[in-house]
Amino acid sequence: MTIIATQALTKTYGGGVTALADLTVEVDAGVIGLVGANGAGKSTFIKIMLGLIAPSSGSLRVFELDPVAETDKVRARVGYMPENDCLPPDVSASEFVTHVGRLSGLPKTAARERASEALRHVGLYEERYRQIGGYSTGMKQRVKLAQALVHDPDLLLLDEPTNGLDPAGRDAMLTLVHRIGNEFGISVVVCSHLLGEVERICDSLIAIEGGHLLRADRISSMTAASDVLAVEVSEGTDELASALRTLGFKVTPEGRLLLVPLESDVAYDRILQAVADLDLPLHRLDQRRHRVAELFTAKETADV
Ligand SMILES: Nc1ncnc2c1ncn2[C@@H]1O[C@H](COP(=O)(O)OP(=O)(O)OP(=O)(O)O)[C@@H](O)[C@H]1O
Repeated sequence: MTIIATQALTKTYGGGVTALADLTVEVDAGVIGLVGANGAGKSTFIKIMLGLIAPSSGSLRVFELDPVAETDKVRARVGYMPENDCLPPDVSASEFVTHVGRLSGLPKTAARERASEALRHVGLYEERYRQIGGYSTGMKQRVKLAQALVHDPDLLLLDEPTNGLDPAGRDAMLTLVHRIGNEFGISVVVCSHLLGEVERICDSLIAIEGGHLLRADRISSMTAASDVLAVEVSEGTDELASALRTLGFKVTPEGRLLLVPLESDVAYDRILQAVADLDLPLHRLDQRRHRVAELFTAKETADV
């Protein structure tokens, strides 16, 4: 089921910065990573989905709704966890999340119950009556997640949810996001400049670079088998490389591996035969998988 669809979506800010350029994409339900380096246009995309800013041209629909014309309907179905710290320090998590529930239109008792439930889901149930000002960064991030969940949305938009967290905190947050997406059946868009993080927990990725769409696809398709064979023999690597070159293969050594492009249907059998002819102990022979990082240019990969 398509939950987000854009058509030539473009956003130009005053001053002439084009944050999103002609972006056309359809996104299915699931846990979706929105990745790109700092300044790629991720937050702009999220703000348009929430109806906080309007596109300069093109269109965007969330659950077939227009966030500009049908803002309330969109916000009723979407939860938002902003990137920056935005929590009042002098109220408890319970009070704050209840308040957000009330803002979403929940009656008093229901808001209190839903707040407790959301705080339990994020692992803050025991601590919910403490003032937020005394919380660690990881706990504050989880309060932001709980307030996004309180009105029982169908879609969560998380802007850099692991920001400011140490490695253990990052792991815990990613596990939580993955669990929310998979156990609660809520779709999640996780916005991050850290490709490795989102790759771990997402079903699909939208990769953007300088406001342009690089690719939107399921992770499994992005990491499909490539047409390069990795061959490893326990000994005689150089001997095998020259034998394969004599047979006309382009061989690239990489550590203990030889990488050989599979340019024809018979290439695989010929490589195997070459190993057998030299009587070398074959350790590994498998087709390389594409890596998601290949999407980005060398400069961009250094940033993500
Ligand atoms: N209100 C604004 N006015 C002018 N330019 C803006 C505004 N907001 C964002 N930009 C610019 O638009 C581009 C995209 O910004 P955006 O915040 O969407 O990127 P991002 O991928 O979310 O980056 P980050 O991870 O740093 O938040 C950047 O060049 C940014 O400087």
